[in-house]
Amino acid sequence: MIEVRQLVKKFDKFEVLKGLDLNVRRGSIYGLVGSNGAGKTTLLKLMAGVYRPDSGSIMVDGQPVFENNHVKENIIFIPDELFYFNHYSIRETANFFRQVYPTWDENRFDELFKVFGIDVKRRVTKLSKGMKRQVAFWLALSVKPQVLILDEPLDGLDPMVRSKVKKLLMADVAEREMSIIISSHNLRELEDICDYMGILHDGKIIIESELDALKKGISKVQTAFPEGLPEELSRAGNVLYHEKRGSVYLLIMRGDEQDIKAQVQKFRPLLLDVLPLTFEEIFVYEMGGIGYDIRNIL
Ligand SMILES: Nc1ncnc2c1ncn2[C@@H]1O[C@H](COP(=O)(O)OP(=O)(O)OP(=O)(O)O)[C@@H](O)[C@H]1O
Repeated sequence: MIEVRQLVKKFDKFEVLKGLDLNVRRGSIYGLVGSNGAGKTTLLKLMAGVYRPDSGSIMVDGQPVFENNHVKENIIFIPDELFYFNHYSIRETANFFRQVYPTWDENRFDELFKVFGIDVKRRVTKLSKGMKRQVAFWLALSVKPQVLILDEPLDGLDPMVRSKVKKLLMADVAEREMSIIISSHNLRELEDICDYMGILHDGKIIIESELDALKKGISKVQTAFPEGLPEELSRAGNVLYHEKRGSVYLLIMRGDEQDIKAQVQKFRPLLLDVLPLTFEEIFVYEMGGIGYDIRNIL
């Protein structure tokens, strides 16, 4: 549904995005991760039509986003730094949204009051950081957009509100097939709600995968042998990383869990545990593969 092809974005001569490709399916939640300064906010602003691409394309249902009001009416972007008109109450801000977005649903806005419960007469700029963020979700979900773009969205929300917002997002994805692209440094949180993940590094998406597939394809193996790690095993093509911890070896191996077990069993281990990696570990490992030091983290 959203197709990004060969996207290039420069600030002066500094090329932030260097021919990036990305796909977000209808009715899915895509988690975008990457280190500080990798270009996530830049990418999200391009996808929201805020920036013009230097080259390449961003298509939503086959239509380009930039300067295309028809497409942009169906996209809501919640940036990391929220903007509200200075003197507007929540009600007045909602009225503004109603004028701008044809899909605005007044009943939904009223229903969501039960969830957020903030007096609509209050001035938005006078609210706390977390409350401003709640208003952003309240307004966004009342538009019923096809695409919701979220930059570090849950920062500043208390745990109860976080959980409510996540449920609302997932309900809209399931019921209306809304697509969400969400950037965050909180990998644990992304793991809970996303079904696709992309890692942005050096101006490109270096890994894009369904989260389940990503997790199934890689495991952490704890094993021990009477005479040390057999060389044949340590050199196997699917052993991505190994280290010794006391008398136990830790291996990161690609492949199906059963195949990994069979492969290690051949060397008659004294101990063999095959454990799934958390998304955080996968991320750290994959980043390790491109130059980040993982030894202290796994
Ligand atoms: N308007 C701008 N003008 C010049 N350079 C910019 C601009 N916006 C971003 N950059 C640069 O582009 C690079 C990517 O920035 P961006 O904010 O997209 O990264 P990010 O992945 O969102 O980072 P973080 O995780 O720290 O929020 C950075 O080097 C930043 O300094």
